[in-house]
Amino acid sequence: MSATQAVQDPHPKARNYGAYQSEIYAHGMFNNILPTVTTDPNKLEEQAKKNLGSRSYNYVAGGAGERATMNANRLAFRQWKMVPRMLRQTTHRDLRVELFGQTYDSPLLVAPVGVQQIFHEDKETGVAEVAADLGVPYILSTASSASIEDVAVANGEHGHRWY
Ligand SMILES: Cc1cc2nc3c(=O)[nH]c(=O)nc-3n(C[C@H](O)[C@H](O)[C@H](O)COP(=O)(O)O)c2cc1C
Repeated sequence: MSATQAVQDPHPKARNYGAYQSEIYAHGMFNNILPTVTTDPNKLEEQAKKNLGSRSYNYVAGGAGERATMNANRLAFRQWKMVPRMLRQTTHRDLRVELFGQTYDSPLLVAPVGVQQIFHEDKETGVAEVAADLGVPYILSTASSASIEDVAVANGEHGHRWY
């Protein structure tokens, strides 16, 4: 396995998260327009249930069994606290992390999830394209419903390739 591409500068399309947050607030406060996908992780499941067909929802809803890992993950995240720091420059945030000798623009990665065609006709290629657009690394499942080649194209020139 070897890395064939190393990104030195932040992704050109990496989102300015502070500006995006302000955009969400402004749309909600001034125009009563809420984001399509809720920003409240506690409401995500309910929203998914409403919008997905039962086959798609049931595929993902239970985690891998009786939700033990999901619950452990939530508990782990609850241990982290946000510390507001005042009067700091926040326009340009650098969230880059180095993993296994490669630099990634985002500390979050899209975990491998198989058979994404169950959720949407755009399947893995759609998610890989959106991930690339946001500068978030996309991990392809071996149980992909789209081919590796198609996903590589959808993930674009800034995707990291591991072979
Ligand atoms: C519906 C579903 C499908 C998944 N498919 C795969 C898969 O094909 N390959 C894989 O390695 N992990 C698969 N996973 C496991 C996810 O990648 C796993 O939830 C993730 O690694 C856990 O990350 P977390 O600890 O950040 O929650 C799947 C998980 C779910 C819920």
